[in-house]
Amino acid sequence: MKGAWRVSDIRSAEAALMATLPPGTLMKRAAAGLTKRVVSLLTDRFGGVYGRRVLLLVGAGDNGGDTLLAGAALARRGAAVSALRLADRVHEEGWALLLAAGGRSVAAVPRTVDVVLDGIVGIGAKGGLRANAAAAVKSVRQARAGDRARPAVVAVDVPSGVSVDTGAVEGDAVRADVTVTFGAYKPALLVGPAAVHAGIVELVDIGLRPYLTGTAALRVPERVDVAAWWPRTGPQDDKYRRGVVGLATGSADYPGAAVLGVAGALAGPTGYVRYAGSAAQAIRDRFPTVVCAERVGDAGRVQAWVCGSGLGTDGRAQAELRAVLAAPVPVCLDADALNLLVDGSLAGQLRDRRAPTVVTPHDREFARLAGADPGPDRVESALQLAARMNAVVLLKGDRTVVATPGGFAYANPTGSAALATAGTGDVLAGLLGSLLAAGLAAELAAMAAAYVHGLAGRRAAADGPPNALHVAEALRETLSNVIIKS
Ligand SMILES: NC(=O)C1=CN([C@@H]2O[C@H](COP(=O)(O)OP(=O)(O)OC[C@H]3O[C@@H](n4cnc5c(N)ncnc54)[C@H](OP(=O)(O)O)[C@@H]3O)[C@@H](O)[C@H]2O)[C@@H](O)CC1
Ligand SMILES: Nc1ncnc2c1ncn2[C@@H]1O[C@H](COP(=O)(O)OP(=O)(O)O)[C@@H](O)[C@H]1O
Repeated sequence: MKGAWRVSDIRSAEAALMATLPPGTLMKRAAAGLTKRVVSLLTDRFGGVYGRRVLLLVGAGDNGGDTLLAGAALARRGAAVSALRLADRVHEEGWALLLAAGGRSVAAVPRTVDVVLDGIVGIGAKGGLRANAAAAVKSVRQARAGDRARPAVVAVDVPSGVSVDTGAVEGDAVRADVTVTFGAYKPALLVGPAAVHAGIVELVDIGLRPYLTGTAALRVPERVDVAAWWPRTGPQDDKYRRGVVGLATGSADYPGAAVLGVAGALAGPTGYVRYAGSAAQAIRDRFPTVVCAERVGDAGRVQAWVCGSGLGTDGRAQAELRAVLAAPVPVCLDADALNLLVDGSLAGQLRDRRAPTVVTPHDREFARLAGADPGPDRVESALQLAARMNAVVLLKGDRTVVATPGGFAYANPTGSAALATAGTGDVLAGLLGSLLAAGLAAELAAMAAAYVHGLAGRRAAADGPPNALHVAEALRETLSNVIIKS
């Protein structure tokens, strides 16, 4: 699992590590990692470094220093390196090294440039890009490389212009193809709109990890984590032991939401799926293995409930939600179940629950529940709502965030815009419910479901624009690749 750390934690770790090393060591390590990545990029795209045009965008701080040191190393390998100073003062030693290696100072972005190194600002950034930096970034977008395509942009540590601790992007910011980051991931590389600006993120180990003593601000699971969490079937299992998931979803008006949720649940690890609601006939027709009832109270025992998608908000829906909340098992609340929570009449019942609750709002549902939009700091907003509701919050989006009442946050790296189509949230809720019923801890169930759902969206999109049923159908193959073959 990747952990992302706040700037203050990185600064403390850096100070502790630097105290053990000769001055300048960390910058040399950072620059060496950066140089290596730029060399491989130039070699892959142009066949080598010699004669390639490299532009350095150089700001006032150590981020500019890293960039100048890497530029000097590239110049020594025969690259034509030019540097555009965007501050009155720049890292003096780095500047001298660059000039000594044959690099030159330029007053504007050249028209032809193969690779741009963004060393305007790193973790010391305050606010958005300043006017001269923003103008340079704009000119870079108009430049062309030797092969007439766009120059490659490599961000040094973080793309300049993003908010490092939150992932917000308020104004103009560098759009990188690759970000070479030092010592630790930063939240902006993994969450929020900034993550898109970062492109492919590569971490250079500079020896910082043992000195990072606080809690990671954010964790990002990898495939091996999800594979390890996923409940497996053993020889002692039967259909009940694998867990029974119940869905109280859909209605006469919205039977489709029930169908999609059940399709998601059937792809999960449980051995048995029950359905309770007025879309029972639609479920029986489509899924002969699902056992149906009209009401939650008549459905029989389950190890987790999913409630809300397409349920409606009438008296019957409210009674069903109350029955679900009263069950001493984990529940996943989505869509109309969230709308039913907004007036606060169920707040007490929700807070008093002993078994875990997961809520899965998109931004508009979040705004109704929390009283305000998630805003630029999606992780902090999700954490606050999780604490207030005593529930795991899965805040949907391009990088879905999962936050726990205990203050842990995760971001899902597999999101795909292909999922921005009606009903995919219902599929997600069903899958998540199945993981809860199989006994996975609520936050891991939420993360694992989002991870696999994102991959299924990508898989489904490979055959053409998918709808939610395609995403549900893609879950099985995705699980076979990710979970079973791992
Ligand atoms: N931490 C580590 O472990 C390691 C860190 N390393 C590297 O150091 C970097 C951090 O360096 P840093 O502290 O010097 O800050 P940095 O990001 O260069 O910017 C500060 C300068 O920028 C300016 N400035 C501020 N805001 C601005 C804006 N919006 N737009 C434009 N300019 C703005 C501000 O100038 P002023 O406001 O004074 O004009 C200030 O002088 C880090 O990201 C990594 O690359 C590695 O070498 C080794 C290990
Ligand atoms: N632009 C996007 N990029 C990636 N994922 C997205 C995007 N837009 C929506 N999604 C995902 O699609 C799903 C939509 O869920 P939701 O809004 O509840 O849909 P519905 O209620 O129609 O089922 C969520 O998993 C969300 O994270």
